[in-house]
Amino acid sequence: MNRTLNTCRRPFRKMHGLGNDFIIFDGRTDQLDLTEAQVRQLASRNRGIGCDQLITLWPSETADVFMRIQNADGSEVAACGNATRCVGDILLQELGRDRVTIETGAGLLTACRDGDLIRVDMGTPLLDWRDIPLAQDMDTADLDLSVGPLSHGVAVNMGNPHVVFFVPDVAAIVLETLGPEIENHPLFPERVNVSIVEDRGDGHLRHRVWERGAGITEACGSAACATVVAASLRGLVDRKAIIDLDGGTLHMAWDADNHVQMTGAVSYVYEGQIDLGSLA
Ligand SMILES: N[C@@H](CCC[C@H](N)C(=O)O)C(=O)O
Repeated sequence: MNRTLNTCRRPFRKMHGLGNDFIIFDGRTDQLDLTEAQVRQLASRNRGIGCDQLITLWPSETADVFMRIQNADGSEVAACGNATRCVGDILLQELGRDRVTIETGAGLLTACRDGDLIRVDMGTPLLDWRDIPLAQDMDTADLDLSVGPLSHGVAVNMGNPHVVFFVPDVAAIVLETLGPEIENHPLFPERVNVSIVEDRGDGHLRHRVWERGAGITEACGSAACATVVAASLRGLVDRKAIIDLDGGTLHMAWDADNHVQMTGAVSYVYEGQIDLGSLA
């Protein structure tokens, strides 16, 4: 692999999955290892390019690519469902195959086409309190936690930690203040992504999300995975759901092999170049 200093012009793609937006760098040939400070600057919508997550593609020994995921606050995370669909689409085009594999910190994921949409096998949900992780032994299907109007949450780990609260009306919840309070609650030692979900019947769930390390986003794929699991455990859906997020719709299935399948759109925004040497 060529070793290239982070002081050169680097091409990037701007993409989004239902409005959850990404800067994607290809570091497969020319190594790229962005620091937290560099990510924060690039992700800033005032000082940089702007994104919810920054994705760097690296070579993988076990898959078609390794996908490194960094939140807008610079923190590194193991899972990002919407970015997995975007990277899946890049690889499906590039390799001309009908199935590609993507290694993440959460494990090996697969992506394929489903008509105009991309389907990703997001793997197995973890439900033990130690795996979320929670700070103490607790029933993850009915958390002993109340914050304002939110209570009886369901905790699910999809490679990253999620808590899902079912509410009568998502529009009545002030996620801007409750989201950060729950994200940083001592019950969640690694912080948590916060979903609020309204059951609209017929398998439709209206979903809004506060993402760990990024704040309110228009969609969060791994949160949609956690939501179909949580709604199934509550008996609201039968392991399938149509999840309506602020940015669009995801079709979810928690299959018989205990894997969560997520299907949805990806969008290319533009391609650009950035001089990484110009970053503070
Ligand atoms: N937008 C992502 C999730 C990104 C990571 C998350 N904020 C975390 O910190 O775990 C998705 O589509 O899943």
